[in-house]
Amino acid sequence: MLNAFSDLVKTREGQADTASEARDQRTTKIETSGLDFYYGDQQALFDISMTIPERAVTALIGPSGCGKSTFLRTLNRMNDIIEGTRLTGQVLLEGIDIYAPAIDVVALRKKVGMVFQKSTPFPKSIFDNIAYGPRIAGTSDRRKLTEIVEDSLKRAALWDEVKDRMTESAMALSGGQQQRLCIARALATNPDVLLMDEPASALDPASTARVEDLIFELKENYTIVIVTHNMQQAARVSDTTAFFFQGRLIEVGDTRQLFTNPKQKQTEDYITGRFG
Ligand SMILES: Nc1ncnc2c1ncn2[C@@H]1O[C@H](COP(=O)(O)OP(=O)(O)OP(=O)(O)O)[C@@H](O)[C@H]1O
Repeated sequence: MLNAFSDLVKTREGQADTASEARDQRTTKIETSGLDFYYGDQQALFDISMTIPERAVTALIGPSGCGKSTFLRTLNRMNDIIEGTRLTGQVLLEGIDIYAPAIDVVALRKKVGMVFQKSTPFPKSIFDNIAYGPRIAGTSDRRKLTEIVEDSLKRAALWDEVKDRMTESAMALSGGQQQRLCIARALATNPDVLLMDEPASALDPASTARVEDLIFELKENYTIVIVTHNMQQAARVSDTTAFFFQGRLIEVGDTRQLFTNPKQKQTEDYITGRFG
């Protein structure tokens, strides 16, 4: 139905088939049930129940204001820092309720890292940007930090470009490199889950392609949830897609199926460009 999806099928047919076989055996990493979310009196999410599979990419799509980012932020309690917000229902990470009183929110956000739309390097050296999280977590040994920095930059496919520039300011990197730096920074605290809020929307096509390739590689080791406005991107990188509309989850399922044979009329209208 969507051209981009046939592109995906062309370029990544083998991988997509392998991925879908693997997905059948995948375990659930995150499960939300009956999730309602409010900004003051305004309800932004209504009764969201869905599962997010481990070591796969789940894309959240839908028109502006439908609640994608709000939902994403419920997954590592990032909304807690917005005053006047309230949540009911449950978010289970590996079966544990992340909103239970006993939860250590700092530890949770280490396990469930986040990358934002606009890359946000600190005005520090490349090395210090990546070492920041591990240092806060108590690692001070220089050799250990060097190892973590190198490993994170390699995982984020940035090492070769910056290995001789570690003391230079991160602000001197290109936009695409800065975004991969932010991904490396998120990886440095050794998360299991990566939440990405439109990670490529500010990038040129070449940098977008690099970030998409990176997401594809990272899912081997990480559970990834990505918000994107770009349906072609959702079709290219994700295994599962969830379509949100006006704060409700309309449909969630296998990406290929959702884009080629949606079950709901609203999903079909959205992916065929009839609204949004
Ligand atoms: N900090 C906030 N305070 C009050 N209302 C908010 C806040 N953030 C979001 N909202 C409201 O919650 C609803 C969902 O917004 P959200 O940003 O989650 O949607 P979205 O689908 O991610 O949108 P977009 O694609 O435009 O980023 C909107 O009505 C929005 O106005």
